[in-house]
Amino acid sequence: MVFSFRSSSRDEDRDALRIIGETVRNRLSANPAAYRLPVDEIEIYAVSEFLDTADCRRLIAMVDDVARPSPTYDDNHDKGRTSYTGDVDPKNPFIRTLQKRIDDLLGLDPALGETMQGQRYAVGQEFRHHFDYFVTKHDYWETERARGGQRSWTAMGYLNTVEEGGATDFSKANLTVPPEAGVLLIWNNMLPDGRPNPKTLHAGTPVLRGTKYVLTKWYRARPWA
Ligand SMILES: O=C(O)CCC(=O)C(=O)O
Ligand SMILES: [Fe+2]
Repeated sequence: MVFSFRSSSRDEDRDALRIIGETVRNRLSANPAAYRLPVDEIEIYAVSEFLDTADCRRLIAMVDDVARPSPTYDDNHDKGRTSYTGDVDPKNPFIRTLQKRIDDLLGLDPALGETMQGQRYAVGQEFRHHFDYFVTKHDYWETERARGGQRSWTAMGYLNTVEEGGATDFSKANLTVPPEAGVLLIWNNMLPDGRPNPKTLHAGTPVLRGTKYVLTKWYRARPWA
C-alpha cells in the first residue's frame, strides 16, 4: 500500500510535465532568436542578448542587494552551493517586466514560475553538480509537492562575462556553457515524456578570476505557491 502511494505521488506531475515540455519546445522552435544547442541528451536553448547592458547592470545591483551566503543545508537540493544567493523583489516593476518577458518567451502560465533568484559567485565559489528537479525520495519532496510539484524548465540569465572560470557544466551531455553577459539559457529538466532527465546534471564551476552573476527562474508542473 505504502509503495503504491509513493510511486503515484512521484508520477503525479508527469502528464503536466510532458505537456509543459511540448508547449515550450514548440514555442522556442518557432522563435528564430532561440538557438537549440546541439546536444541530444538535453533540450536546451540559448537566446543571445536577451538582456542588454543596462538590464544587466541594474540586475547586478539588485543581486548585490539581496545576496547572502547560501545556507549549507537549504532543503537539500541547494547543498553544494557556495555562492551568495537571494530572491529579487517580485513586486519590483522592472523584475515583473522581466519575468513577463521570460514567461512569454517560454509560453508558460506565469503562475507556474517561481520568484527569480540571483546568485553571485566570488573567486573560488561554485555550485557543485546537482539537478534542478526534485528527487522525490528526499524529505523535502512532501513540501515541494504541496507547493507546485516538480520543476520543469529552468531559465538562467548571465548578467556578466566572467574573466575566467564559472562555466555552467552539463557533464553528462558533454556541454559547457561559458558565462556571457546577456545570454539566457533555457533547458528542460524533464524528458519529453515528462520524467526527470538525469542528463541535466549540471554545475556552476568555480570562478577563477572576476565575479559571476546569474539570475535563475524555475517553472513548476503546477502553480507555485
Ligand atoms: O551558476 C551556474 O552556472 C548554474 C547555477 C545553477 O545551476 C542554479 O542556480 O540552479
Ligand atoms: Fe541548477
